[in-house]
Amino acid sequence: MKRLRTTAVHGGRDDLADLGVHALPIDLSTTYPVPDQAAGGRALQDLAEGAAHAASPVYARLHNPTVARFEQALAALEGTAAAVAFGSGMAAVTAVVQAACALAGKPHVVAVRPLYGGTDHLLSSGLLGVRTTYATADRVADAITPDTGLVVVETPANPNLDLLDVAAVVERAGPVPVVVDNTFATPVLQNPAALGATYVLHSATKYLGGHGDVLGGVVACAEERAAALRQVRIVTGAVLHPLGGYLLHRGLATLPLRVEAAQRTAVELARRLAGHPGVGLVRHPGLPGGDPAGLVGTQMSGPGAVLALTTREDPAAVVARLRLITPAVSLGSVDTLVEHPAALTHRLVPGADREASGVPDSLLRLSAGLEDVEDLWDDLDQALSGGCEGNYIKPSSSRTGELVQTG
Ligand code: MET
Repeated sequence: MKRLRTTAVHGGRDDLADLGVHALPIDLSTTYPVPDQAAGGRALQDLAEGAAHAASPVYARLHNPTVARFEQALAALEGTAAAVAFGSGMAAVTAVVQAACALAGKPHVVAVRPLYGGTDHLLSSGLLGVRTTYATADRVADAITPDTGLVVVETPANPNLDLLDVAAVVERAGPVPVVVDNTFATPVLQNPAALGATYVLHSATKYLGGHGDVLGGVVACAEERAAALRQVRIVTGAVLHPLGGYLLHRGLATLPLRVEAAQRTAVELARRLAGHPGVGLVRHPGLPGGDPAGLVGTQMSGPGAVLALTTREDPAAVVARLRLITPAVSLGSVDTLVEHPAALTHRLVPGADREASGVPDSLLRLSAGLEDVEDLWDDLDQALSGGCEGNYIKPSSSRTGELVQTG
């Protein structure tokens, strides 16, 4: 078992030297010549029953070697036997619910808010034929019924950075499988499977890809669970495109470096924001009070690179004044992204439910990128200071040496 940074670079590449190639091969085939019809049929049967691979991939909806390489690498990072990739994070959530609830004949879900708004909406909508009970993390056991197929949690939570104790939730869930959305932490900071989670889910679009140019989802789990997820993926066609598999696999190599650098920036921005007169409260697990249960340093190796804040002024007005930071949903990209959850990512969650789960309408979410922290601070400071530059000497060419007062 190699260390994290080594696994990030070498995972899923064991056979490249034998193939005589250095970069990851991309297989764009939609169909594959079968040796003969009977052998092709056996391969199709194996894959349809959930096998990780077969004598022939048969058809790209059943299996793709480029995507399988990414899955192998991600599983190694999460410490699971297998992983199954999907065309988006929401496709991954859907497949987990279908496998744990529909396939198992248990149509009840227990979920802890807040969750990413899309997940919340999917679970609340009834679209997948499940009914959902929302519970606080300490009341999960009370919410479980004989037909509960799945417990859904996310830590750190999107968008307010609430943390929950995964091992404690797993214990309260008893025999019911628990899915942990690990998108914010990434395998660099947290391995929920080691804490007993059945499924570890990522919107791969975020940190795993890391450059804002690939949409995907992935679930790390035991082989038996992966087989059911593959069955669902084949039947529903929720596949990841091989070019996406390639980009996500390439992204893994720099994942530890990107997460560590962005995290350092988030820690510094959170500290400065907490003292800014234009800011109400700041949520980040690295701040005093941001981790009441003491999970950073135990469950998580670091506080992560996403933070949230409330502003004294209309949050939309503050965002509109930003010049460097990108006003966009998503997170985990090389550039710093900011968005207003009540307007965007969590728009489909009823306002009262958002408020009750610690997501006020005034909250902004910020995902630290890889820019120089001083440039990010300059941008935030001027936006939070009503468009006037803050109380600092801004060392730009147009304002060299000029002390600009807060408006
Ligand atoms: C369309 S909302 C964007 C999705 C993404 N999961 C986010 O939290 O930013």
